[in-house]
Amino acid sequence: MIDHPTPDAPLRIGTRGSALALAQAHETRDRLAAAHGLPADAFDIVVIKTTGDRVLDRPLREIGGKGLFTREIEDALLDARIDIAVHSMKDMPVLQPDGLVIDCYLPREDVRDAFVSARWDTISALPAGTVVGSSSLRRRAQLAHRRPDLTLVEFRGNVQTRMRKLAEGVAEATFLAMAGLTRLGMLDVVKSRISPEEMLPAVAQGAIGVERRADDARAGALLAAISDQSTTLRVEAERAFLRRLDGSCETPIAGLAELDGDRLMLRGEILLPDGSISITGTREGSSADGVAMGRDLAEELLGRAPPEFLELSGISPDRGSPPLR
Ligand SMILES: NCc1[nH]cc(CCC(=O)O)c1CC(=O)O
Repeated sequence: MIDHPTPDAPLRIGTRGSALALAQAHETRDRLAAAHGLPADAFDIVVIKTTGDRVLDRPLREIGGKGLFTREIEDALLDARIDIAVHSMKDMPVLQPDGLVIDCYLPREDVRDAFVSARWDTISALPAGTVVGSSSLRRRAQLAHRRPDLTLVEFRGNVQTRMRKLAEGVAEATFLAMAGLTRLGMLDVVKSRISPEEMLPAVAQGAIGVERRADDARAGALLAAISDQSTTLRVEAERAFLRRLDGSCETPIAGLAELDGDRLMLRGEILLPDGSISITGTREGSSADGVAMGRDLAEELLGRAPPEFLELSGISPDRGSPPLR
C-alpha cells in the first residue's frame, strides 16, 4: 500500500548525492519556495545512492547505460519514498515508467560543451597525437570525426575526478558540460566554450527536469508554477528526435533546438562511435510542432544513412514505435 503524502507534509525531493545533483535539487527547492512563498522546512532533500554512483571504474555504458542513474530514483518515486525527483535531462531515458511524468523543466543553462586543458586553448590548437580524455560516446565520436589524428582515452568520474586525472597527466584535454561547471561554480577551469557548430551538444544538455507521480496533484500544482515554457518546447523537440533514434545506447547522438519567438530550429547529428560517419540535418518550424519535427528529422537522418551505418549503430530505420524500457 503506497503511503501518499498528506497536503501539509514536507515535499520530499529525491536526488543523487553528487555535488552537481545536490546543487540542482537545491535550485529546484529554492524556486519552489520562492514561487509559493514556502519556508525551507516545507521540503526534505532525500539523497539516493545509485549503482551508477557506486561503480566508478568502468564506462557507464558497460554497467547498464543511461538508465542506471535514474531507475533507482524512479523506484523511490513509485514507492512514494520521495515526491519529486530532480534530473539532468541529458541522462534521462526517452520514456518514463508507467505512472511517472516529467512536465516541469527549470530554465535551461548554457547548452555548450567546455574545452578544458591546462596547456591548450581550443580543439584546433591541439597538436596531432595529443591524448584527450572522454567517456562520452558522443564527444568521442564527434572528436574522432573532426580530428582523427588525436588519441582518445576513457575518462569517467565526476567533475572533480576528471580534473584530478587531467592534473595527473592521464590526458592533456577533456570536455565538460558548461551547465554542470556553471552550477558547481567551477567556470575557472574552462579554457574555451565550444560552439554547437563545432560540437553539437547532447540532447537536453543543460536542462533540469522534475519527475513526479502522474496522479500526485499536489506535486503537479507546485511544479506547474516553476516550469519554463521555452525549455519545455526545446527539450521536448530534442527528446522526440532522440526517442525515434534510441535503438541502442551504443549510438552517438547529438541534438539541439533553439527558439526565435515561436519559431523552433532543430539540429541533429548521428555518428558511428569511431567517428567515421557523421550525418547531420536541421528542421525549422512552429514551436508547437517541435515533437513532430524531432521525429521527422530523425527519420530524415536514418533515410540518409548508408547500410553500414545502420548495421553498426544498431538503429532500426523502420521501427514504427519507440523502444520499451
Ligand atoms: N554525463 C554526465 C552529466 N550529466 C549532466 C551533466 C551536467 C550538464 C547538464 O546538465 O547537461 C553531466 C556532466 C558533463 O557532461 O560534463
